[in-house]
Amino acid sequence: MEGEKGNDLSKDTVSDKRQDSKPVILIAIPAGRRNGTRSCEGLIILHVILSSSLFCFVFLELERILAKFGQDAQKIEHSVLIGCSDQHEAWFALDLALGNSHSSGSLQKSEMESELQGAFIDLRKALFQLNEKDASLISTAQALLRWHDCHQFCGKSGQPTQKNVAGSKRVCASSKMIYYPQMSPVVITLVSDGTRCLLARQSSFPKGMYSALSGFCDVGETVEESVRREVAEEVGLELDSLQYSASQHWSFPNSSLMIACHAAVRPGQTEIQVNLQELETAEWFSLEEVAAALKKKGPPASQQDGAIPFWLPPKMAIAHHLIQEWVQKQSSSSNLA
Ligand SMILES: NC(=O)C1=CN([C@@H]2O[C@H](COP(=O)(O)OP(=O)(O)OC[C@H]3O[C@@H](n4cnc5c(N)ncnc54)[C@H](OP(=O)(O)O)[C@@H]3O)[C@@H](O)[C@H]2O)C=CC1
Ligand SMILES: [Mg+2]
Repeated sequence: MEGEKGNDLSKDTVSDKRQDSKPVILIAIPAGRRNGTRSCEGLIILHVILSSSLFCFVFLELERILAKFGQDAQKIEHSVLIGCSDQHEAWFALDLALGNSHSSGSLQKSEMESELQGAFIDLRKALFQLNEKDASLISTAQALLRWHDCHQFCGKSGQPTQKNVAGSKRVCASSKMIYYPQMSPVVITLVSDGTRCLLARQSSFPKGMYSALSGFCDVGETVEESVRREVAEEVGLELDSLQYSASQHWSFPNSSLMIACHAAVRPGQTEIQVNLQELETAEWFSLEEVAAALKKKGPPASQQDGAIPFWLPPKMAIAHHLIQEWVQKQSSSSNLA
């Protein structure tokens, strides 16, 4: 359960142990002015349950928790705006800077877990269990909080930068430079030869999982140029046509804007040359194989010989959306034939 730095909320969220069947994610969020008698202008802690009900602890509750762990309520000023509720309450996220050891300035993970009767779980795993709205909220929170953490100083003057209240930018008083949160554009492409689609594995993927081809856009490139270059670089194919499908914010390992496309190669020009520096393997898969894999939920159990059958990224990933779209298109055109 160690985060990358071992002491922040960028990787972990809290899952509730109180009801085994209903894991709960915890992030720390400040609310804007609330209607009614329980008005608060500071932080709330938001519990997101898998059934997508929200439970909020108001400002005083978070202040009490921070105080209990020897933290100043001033910490609340580090929170960032991540969205608002249907009732127009502003939602902010706060990095609790959790630590495992007794170091000053960090809250203790295990003590926090017992105080809140929850347990920290890996954010990537949590995202795949949540509904789309809650997953997007947490993904935004993590990306923004990490961006602020990595932009504490001005690249020009070397002086500290200051966050604005919402957390939408940081400013250097010395150089007057303004820094805005950034995303890297990434193209993800499902290549088809008309009857099959091309899926690949990076060595870092979980065992047996295949996905569409992906890659960061280079400075100066259009999306179309990036797609053609990435496909040529990774599998040596020249594309005949391509079509935009959808996009997604992806917070791993850093904030990316995933731009998903379908692409086609000319019939007969299907021989692939896998770039082994980028990919472990790439293969053409038939409609039947892909449709069967889409029906499986999560990684399949390993076979008797220890091999793991081929499986696809989970629903939350835009790769899943692309593959599903391709299966639907292929199925409807084969029904028409
Ligand atoms: N949501 C989804 O369904 C999917 C999301 N993804 C995401 O897409 C992203 C890109 O995919 P991937 O195929 O690995 O990309 P690439 O094929 O571009 O390969 C990654 C390499 O590109 C270089 N690179 C260039 N620009 C950047 C940048 N801005 N940030 C980081 N590395 C950069 C790095 O090389 P060097 O180390 O030499 O500097 C890095 O190792 C990943 O973050 C991945 O998580 C991928 C597939 C599915
Ligand atoms: Mg790639």
